[in-house]
Amino acid sequence: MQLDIGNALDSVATPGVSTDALDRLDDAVADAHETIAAGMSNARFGYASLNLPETTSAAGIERAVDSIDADAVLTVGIGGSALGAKTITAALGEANHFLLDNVDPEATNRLLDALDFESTAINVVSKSGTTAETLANFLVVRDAYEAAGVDWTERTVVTTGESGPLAELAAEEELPKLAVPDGVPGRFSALSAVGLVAPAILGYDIEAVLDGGREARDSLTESIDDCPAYAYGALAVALERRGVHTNAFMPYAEALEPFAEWFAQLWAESLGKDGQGQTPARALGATDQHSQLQLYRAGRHDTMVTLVRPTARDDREIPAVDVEGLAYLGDATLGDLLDAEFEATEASLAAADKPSIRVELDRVDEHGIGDLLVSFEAACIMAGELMGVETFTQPAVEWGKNAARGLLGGEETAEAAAVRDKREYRIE
Ligand SMILES: O=P(O)(O)OC[C@H]1O[C@H](O)[C@H](O)[C@@H](O)[C@@H]1O
Repeated sequence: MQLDIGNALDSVATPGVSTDALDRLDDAVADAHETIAAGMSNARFGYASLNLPETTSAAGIERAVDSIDADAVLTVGIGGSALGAKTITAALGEANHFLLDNVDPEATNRLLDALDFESTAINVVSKSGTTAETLANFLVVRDAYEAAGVDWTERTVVTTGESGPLAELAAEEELPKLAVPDGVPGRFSALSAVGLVAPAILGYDIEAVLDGGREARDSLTESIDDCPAYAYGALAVALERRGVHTNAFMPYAEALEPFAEWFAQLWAESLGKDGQGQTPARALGATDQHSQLQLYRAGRHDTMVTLVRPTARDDREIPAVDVEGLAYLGDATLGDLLDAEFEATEASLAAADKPSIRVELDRVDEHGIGDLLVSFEAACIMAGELMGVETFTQPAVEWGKNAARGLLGGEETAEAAAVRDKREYRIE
């Protein structure tokens, strides 16, 4: 991953970061790097995530899914237990990866009505093994396979912790079971079985994904001058301190649209703490140039735009046409047009004094997505260190989980009581 932070400097943007501030930031980054490196070598909770490119065995995952013969995969999980797999397969252009990462009955009915169960493997993922949405969806899916006379036990892989209800279900049915690695929070687990089972079943080179992750991990050095991942995290924090509370993440590649979704969870759940944290906004280039860009250029000076693009991609010529006003398209490809739009958007933000950061990867492929995932995890961990927050916990999310469980199960939790105490002021 490469970075260009020129348009986040105070000579371009308001707010922006001065070169003096960058020097001061560099000292803080060096200290934080020491903490991160020590955390990695002691495999401390959270920091162990950055070791996954080394500790995950691609061969082990491939062995576990070897008996499964499928053309499609249905992943049942939510949050960090779904978005890694979705991000990786989308980056690889896979159309046959389906997800149940919500409990909307209408969407579930539609998806299950359309699936060919015979050729679809079930990939159930839950670190805790207790998440209501995932367990409910798994029970629904099993039931649908049974109703169609298809043996789900022959095509199901479970990834979960040592114990818990999902581990028990897997043991009861003797399903292949992979572990969520120790010390790795869900949103940092893409480069483990959590994110790699689906692409492995679909026949992708998951070792190459890990390879990309290794490259990112090896590029973590103590100075932002030669570490793009840390530079991104540090710049985002410096901008947030100067009032940049929104981070609009805008890849110029459809295959990276789910990456923006994955980034949103990573950034929000890791850094939204103690009254701090940037709000991640999801955008797609060039499509959202024709909608959200109005706000990012002409709205408040509280947003940075992260512009992401591959520097190489497959391309397609735009056919020439003999119509005045369209001649300029004639010599171009769709890729040329997308690149021109990328650069035009970047310049248009700078002309409006709005900060942006350019992120480039060589190509959206196995290696590229592995690199991006680990680079942004490292960026997030660096940001968390600089902000002084507990990057690897999510107490605010747990509150809602407890409330829902209390309401459904009739348990008397404080959270469920708070839901019942809701103040009403209806307007009909
Ligand atoms: O993997 P699970 O235990 O099922 O958890 C799935 C998701 O649930 C929670 O809401 C957490 O906040 C997420 O970080 C997690 O990824």
